[in-house]
Amino acid sequence: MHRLVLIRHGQSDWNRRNLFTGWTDVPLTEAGLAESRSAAAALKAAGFDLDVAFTSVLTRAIVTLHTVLGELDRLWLPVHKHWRLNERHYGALQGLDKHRTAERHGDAMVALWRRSWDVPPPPIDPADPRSALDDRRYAGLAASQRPRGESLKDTMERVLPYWTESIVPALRLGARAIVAAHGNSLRGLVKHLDGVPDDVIPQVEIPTGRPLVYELDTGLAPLRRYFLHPGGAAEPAEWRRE
Ligand SMILES: O=C(O)[C@@H](CO)OP(=O)(O)O
Repeated sequence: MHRLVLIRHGQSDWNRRNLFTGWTDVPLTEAGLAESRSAAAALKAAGFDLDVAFTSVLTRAIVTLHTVLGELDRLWLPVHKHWRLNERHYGALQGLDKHRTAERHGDAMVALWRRSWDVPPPPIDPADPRSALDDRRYAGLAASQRPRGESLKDTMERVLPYWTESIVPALRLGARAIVAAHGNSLRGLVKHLDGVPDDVIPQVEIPTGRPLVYELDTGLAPLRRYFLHPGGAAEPAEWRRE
């Protein structure tokens, strides 16, 4: 059996301020740091150990991961960072207030932008500083890899090559892996792992700073999935039509 821990970063400053974030690099709040420490306590209480870690190139995921590894006395583990694990690029919505955007465009439109399978947000001009695309960390990306605004489908399509080429080989070697990433890059991975139907994926929500554990068979098909609570209690994770 293979074991994989997915963790969405703890609360960020823009989660707290209810702003569309995407590729904007924002810090964790004190509450987000506390969530990260609680996630480590949950892993410790449930007797987890880890061999390798993967994260995005966004500070909120990296700091969450380092906090977890620090609490577990595992800061020495190999950590692999890749832009493909980044949050979905939120296009021209980045930096806007979610509530005000809903007042302007309607709740239904905003729900589609936020949770639908294949409706992308309005595109952003790559020259707009809000796009974050001129950041040095993205200098190696080809023009075709620079998103102007991604749907969940687009996000999943760019996460999957990294999953297949980097995370799967580590799991196959028997490594116990943790992936620290984001609400939507993780929703994409969950959709892939569990074959979640397109019309069910809008209901999948991954809370900040709570480990989501997958137990996978030798072919990497999920046997069990559960959220770990502080104290080590497991809550089955179920994705279904409401
Ligand atoms: O703003 C974002 O980048 C994401 C994650 O916080 O928000 P949403 O819940 O709208 O996908």
